[in-house]
Amino acid sequence: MAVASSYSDSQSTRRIDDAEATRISNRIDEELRAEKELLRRRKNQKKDVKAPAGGRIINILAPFLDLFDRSSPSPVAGSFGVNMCLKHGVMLLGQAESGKSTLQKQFQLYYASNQMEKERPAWRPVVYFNIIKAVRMILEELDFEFSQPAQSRPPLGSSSPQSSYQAPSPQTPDESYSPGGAAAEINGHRNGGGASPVSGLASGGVWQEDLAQLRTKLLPLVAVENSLASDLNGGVTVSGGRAGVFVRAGWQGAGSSSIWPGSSSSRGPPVNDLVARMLAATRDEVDMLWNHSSVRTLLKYRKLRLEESASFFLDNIHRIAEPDYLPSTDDILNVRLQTLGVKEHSFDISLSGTSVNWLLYDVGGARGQRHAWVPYFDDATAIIFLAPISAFDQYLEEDPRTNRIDDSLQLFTTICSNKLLKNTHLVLMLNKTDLLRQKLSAGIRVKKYITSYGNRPNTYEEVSEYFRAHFLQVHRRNDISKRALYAHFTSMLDIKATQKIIVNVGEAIIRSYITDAGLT
Ligand SMILES: Nc1nc2c(ncn2[C@@H]2O[C@H](COP(=O)(O)OP(=O)(O)OP(=O)(O)O)[C@@H](O)[C@H]2O)c(=O)[nH]1
Ligand SMILES: [Mg+2]
Repeated sequence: MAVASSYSDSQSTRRIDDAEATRISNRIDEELRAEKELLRRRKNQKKDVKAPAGGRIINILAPFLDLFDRSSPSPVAGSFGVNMCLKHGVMLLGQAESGKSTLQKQFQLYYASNQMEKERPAWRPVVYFNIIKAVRMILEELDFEFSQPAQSRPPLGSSSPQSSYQAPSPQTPDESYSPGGAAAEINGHRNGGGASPVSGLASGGVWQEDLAQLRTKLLPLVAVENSLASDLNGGVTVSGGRAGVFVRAGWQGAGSSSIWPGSSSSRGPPVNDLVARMLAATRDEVDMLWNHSSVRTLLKYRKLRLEESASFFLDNIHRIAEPDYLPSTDDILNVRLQTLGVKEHSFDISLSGTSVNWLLYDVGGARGQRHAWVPYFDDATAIIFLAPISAFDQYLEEDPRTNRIDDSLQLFTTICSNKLLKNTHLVLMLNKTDLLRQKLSAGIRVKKYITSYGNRPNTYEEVSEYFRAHFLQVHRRNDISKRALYAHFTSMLDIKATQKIIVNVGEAIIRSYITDAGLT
């Protein structure tokens, strides 16, 4: 797939990307060899099943005899006379922000909703963190815009900025996209340079009066971002990217009261209460900033690029700033919390009276995180690969020259051709279809970013099918064991639709076992 040359001079970038893909693939092979012995031992431990009583070990496939054929009970199951638990490792793979952790939350919601209930209060500071980060990014962008040398055109006025503002040149529709009022990219790299329709904001370091007042009131809130992140992160701050802080996944696993030792509050550490009070005190200012016409202008012309869920949280600022705020399920699904490393989640699923233990491995998807996946490959019985097909106009945060769809295709190639994964079942989720629809209906043209798309119609049906065909082709050409590929279009924020898919995928994977074992 050819990506547009605005960010990547396609030939040279392609060579760099190919070299990178080969390097990653070689490193994976190397690590595999080195860890083979260790993996074999882990495999024996994990893929076998321990009977709860008696301590004897049986093979994972044996109980499937019993699972789908109640007329002839498994002799193995019968001999134990207890409910057995099958272990089943599912890895969620894909680039950063593809929706892996959101899918994990959907699994949790479906199979362990009580667990999610318990964790609900612990999401509160993360929601705060998402809001404060968005406010900080808005102020930073305004700071940047206002620091530009004053133009001949007057800056936006405070009372009716848009009336005094004229865009200097007609914009193509895709330069003025903003989903749900917010821009759609986390990368934070500013759009190009030179003359822009928002250059009217430039004022040689002088802020508009009303925005300056808002900033003064909001700076104390922004100042607690790092300590909040540090608290969430157990005191560890990992720097990188425009955001400056990342938060380790798994913080919520032990239940909110034990996350922060010494804190008796079920809502988290003391800083959390402080942040809640600060947010309550500044909610009007946050709202005014978010709805300020200058901010809207920056969003419209994509000079300001926030995280995808920022608009959701900022639109809900008054609800979230309530003193007794408890995150809703939608809030939890919308939260952005980058995963570092690999986080294991365990769900017990009952199928025809037999308990199946799904071990879900949720991994960090950024390039610097991918080496950590390797030790888990040998434990995986299925891979769910997530590719956000709305990302055709976005670039990797860790490599701004690489188009995100291109990266997904490369990564999928590596996964399909990886020897250690040759026996795993493969499920592809073409995710973020809701955002894809929004972008296309806002007039963003695929051709501008993916030149090979050419003059095909810019409709959801055509575009989604085009991307699907590319992923299927990658699979056809590279799949090491010619496995079946289950492909789904998904929108991870849609609870009903996603849960249907979760059930279908689970059943399909288990059926495949039966077929593989010649049990049908
Ligand atoms: N609109 C929309 N947003 C989504 C969808 N799936 C995930 N998101 C949002 O995208 C953001 C990133 O999702 P995550 O699940 O954290 O991504 P990830 O793949 O786990 O990312 P890493 O942990 O960095 O590898 C979150 O704010 C989610 O709410 C989707 O289908 N539609
Ligand atoms: Mg994640």
